[in-house]
This record gives sequence, structure tokens and C-alpha cells, in this order.
Amino acid sequence: MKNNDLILQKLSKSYHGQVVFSDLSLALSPGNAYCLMAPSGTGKTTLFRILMGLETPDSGTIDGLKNLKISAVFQEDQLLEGYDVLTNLRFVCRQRLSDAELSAYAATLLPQNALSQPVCEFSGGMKRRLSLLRALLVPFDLLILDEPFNGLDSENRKKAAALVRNRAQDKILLFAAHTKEDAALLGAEILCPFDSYCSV
Ligand SMILES: Nc1ncnc2c1ncn2[C@@H]1O[C@H](COP(=O)(O)OP(=O)(O)OP(=O)(O)O)[C@@H](O)[C@H]1O
Repeated sequence: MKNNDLILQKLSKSYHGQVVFSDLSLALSPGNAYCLMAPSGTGKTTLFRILMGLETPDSGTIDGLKNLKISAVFQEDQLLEGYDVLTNLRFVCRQRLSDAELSAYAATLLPQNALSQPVCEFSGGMKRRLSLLRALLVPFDLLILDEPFNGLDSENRKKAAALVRNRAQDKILLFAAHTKEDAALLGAEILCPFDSYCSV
């Protein structure tokens, strides 16, 4: 265990008396990618929400989370639907980037001619790519991605994965995916921390 590891110990969470997970323990280190691979409903999103401070565990401890900057892509894209790409990116961007710099960044995953369109006119895959672009623009120590490649074809999965790997290389990357291929694209160790559920 290193100083800046994130250590989850014996976390348990129930809703209305229904156990989601119990005694879940994980050790996550910067510079590594981890893929939670487990069936639907086993608690991946709940665990992410606990790490983001949006839910409280019933018991257990998390060390190393204090002062950690977290960026996330949820299952829902949560974009500003009536606005264009640059407006969506500017909304989170604290760096002083010119329109040209932001456009060049956006064009790594989106077609140039889509950049001035309102997001509500985008396909599902384009919205997903913009969510990823936005999450990767803010400073973070921990990047959480909940099924990041949903709706992306194989070419765009590869492009998006390359950008994620590049931006998260010295950070903790924790994501949920349902295939080994997605785990491999991000060079991730597959984790199966949810009781007896493990699909690998
Ligand atoms: N706010 C809530 N109130 C009550 N039950 C909840 C709440 N949030 C999640 N649950 C329940 O907790 C369990 C785990 O849900 P969660 O969304 O964490 O699963 P998941 O592994 O992320 O699933 P998926 O792969 O479908 O996204 C489910 O049974 C779900 O119904």
C-alpha cells in the first residue's frame, strides 16, 4: 500500500433493508485502471456514488478519498442539450483555452461539422463522446466512468479509449464495463468485488 492509494475497507450498503453489497474491500493505486465487471444491479453505480459523496455507506471506511479531485461520466450523459459542444466544454473548463484549442480537442472524438450543432441533435454515440470529452477536460486524480463506451462503434471505442488512457495515465481510473474487450481497451485489471458475482 502506497501513500496515495485509495483504500476501501469492508463497505456495506443496503436500501430499505435490501443488501446491495457487504464487506466490499478494494485497493486502488494511481497509474492503474480498474474495471468493475459484474451483472446489472450488483451495485457498481452505488459504489461510484459512494466514492463521489452522493451516497453514504452503512458501514466501512474509505481512506485516501479526502482532497481527491474526482471527474465522472455517469450512465446518463447529463449534457446541456440546448447548447453546442464548445458551450458544454466551457461549462466545466477552468483552463484558459481558446475556441480553436477547444475545437481541436473536441475534434479528436467528434466530427468537425458537429461542433456548432446543439447537442439535442446529436446521436447517442456522439453525446457519449462529448460526455467523455467533458469529463477528461477537468483536473482529476480519480476518474470514474460508468459504462463509458455505451453506444460507440468499434472505431470510436478505440479512439475514446486512447484519449482516456492518455489523460488518465498517472491517475486512478475506475470504470464499469460488461465486456473483457472494453477492459482491455483501457488496459484495466478486472475486479469482481461483489460477493459471489464474477463473470470472468
Ligand atoms: N436510491 C435507491 N433506492 C433504492 N434502491 C436502489 C437505489 N439505488 C440503487 N438501488 C438498488 O441497488 C441495487 C444496485 O443498483 P446499481 O445501480 O448500483 O447497480 P449496477 O451494478 O450499477 O447496475 P447496472 O449495471 O444495471 O447499472 C439495485 O437493486 C437497485 O435497484
